[in-house]
Amino acid sequence: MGADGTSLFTPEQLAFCQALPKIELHAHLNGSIRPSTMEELSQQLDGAPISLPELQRLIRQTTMIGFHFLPLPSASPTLLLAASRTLGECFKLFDVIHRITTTHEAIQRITREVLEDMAADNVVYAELRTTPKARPEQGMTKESYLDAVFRGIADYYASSRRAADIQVRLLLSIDRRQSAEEAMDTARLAVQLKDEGVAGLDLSGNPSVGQWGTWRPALDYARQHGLKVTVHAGEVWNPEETAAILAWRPDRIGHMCCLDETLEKQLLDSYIPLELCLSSNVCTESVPSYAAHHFSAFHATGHPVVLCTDDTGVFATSLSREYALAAAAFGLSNEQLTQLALAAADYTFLEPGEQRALRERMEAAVEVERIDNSSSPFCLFCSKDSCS
Ligand SMILES: CNc1ncnc2c1ncn2[C@@H]1O[C@H](COP(=O)(O)O)[C@@H](O)[C@H]1O
Repeated sequence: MGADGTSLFTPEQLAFCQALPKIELHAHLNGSIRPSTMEELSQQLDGAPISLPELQRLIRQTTMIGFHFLPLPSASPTLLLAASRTLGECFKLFDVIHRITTTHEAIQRITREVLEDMAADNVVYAELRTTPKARPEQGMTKESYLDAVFRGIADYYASSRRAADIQVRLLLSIDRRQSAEEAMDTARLAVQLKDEGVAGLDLSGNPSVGQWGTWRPALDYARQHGLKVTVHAGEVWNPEETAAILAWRPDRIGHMCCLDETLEKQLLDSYIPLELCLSSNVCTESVPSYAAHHFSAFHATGHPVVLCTDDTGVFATSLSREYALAAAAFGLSNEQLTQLALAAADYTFLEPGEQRALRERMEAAVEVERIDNSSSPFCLFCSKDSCS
C-alpha cells in the first residue's frame, strides 16, 4: 500500500464512488476539519489561550500520532496519521484540534467548509454531529456554539451554487467525559432545537472513559421527546457496556468492532443499523485490517449497514474513498455499491416521507449517471462491458 493509501483501490473504483450520490451519517464536525484550516488556525493563535509554540509543542508530543503533510496527486496537502497509533493517541489529537477551534468564527468556518467538502464529494444528505461546548473565556456557551454551527450552515447555503444538492441535519454529541448534568443540558438543548434541524443525540468520545449509566437518563429524555439516538459502542472491548447499549436499543449504533459471538447474535437479532467507518477503525487499530473489517460479515447477512467517514480531517479520507475501500477490500460490484448508498436513506433520522423523497432523489441521480454513461463500452453502474 502507498503511504496515501490510494493503491488500496483502483482509480476507476474511486471515480465510480465519487459519481455515486451518497449519504453521510457519522461525521464529527471538529474531526472533519480541513488540515489546511487546522494549520492556518494554529498560526493565528498568538494572544489566544494557546500560543503557537505551545501548539507546536503539543503537536510534537503527539508525534506518535504523527502529522505528515503529504502532497496527494489530486488534492491539497493532506494530513495523514502515521502508520501506528492507538485510539487513545487519537483522542489526544482531538484535544489539540479543540484548542485551535475555540472561537465562534472558527466553528462557523469549519462547518461551512465541511459542507463544501461533502457537496464536492457528492454527498446529498448529511447528519453532522458535534459536541456543543461552553468556553466562558471566549464568551461561548453551548447555545452560542450551536448558533455558530447554524451560521456556518447558512453561509454554505448562501455561497454554494450546489446548495440544493445537500440536505443537512445536526446531531448533538455527548462526550463520555461529561457528567450526567452536562449530558442532560445537551439533551435539553437538542429537544429545544428539534425544529431547527437537530434530528438526534449521539454518545461519543474516548470509549475507555466513563460509564454508560451516567448518560443514559439524558438519552432517555431525548428519546421521550421524540429525538432519535445513536451511540458509539464496541469501539473497544467492553462486553458489559455493549450488551447494556444493545438492550437499550439505540436507533443506530456506531463502530461495534469488538464483539463476541453472543453480542454479535444480539446485534443481528436487533436489526439496529450500523454506522461503519473503515479508515477510522483500521487507523486506530480497532480492527486489524480492511479485509478483516466486520463490514463484510454484517453486509453479507443483509444487516443494515452504512459506510461513513467518522473524521475526514483526522483520517485523511472522504466518503467516496470509504466506498472505494469497501469495493476493493470486499469485492463489491458497482451495483452493490449503488444499493448500499441508496439503502442509507432508510437509516437516516428523517421522517418516513422525507426518507422516501431522499431515496427517490438519489435514484433519479443514479439514473442520470446511467444514461450519461450508457454510450460508454464499460458501464459504470453494472460492472459489465455494456448494460441493457
Ligand atoms: C475515532 N473514533 C471516535 N470515537 C469516539 N468519539 C469520537 C471519534 N471520533 C471523534 N469523536 C468525538 O468527536 C469529537 C470531535 O468532534 P466535535 O468536537 O464533537 O465536533 C471528539 O472529541 C470525540 O468526542
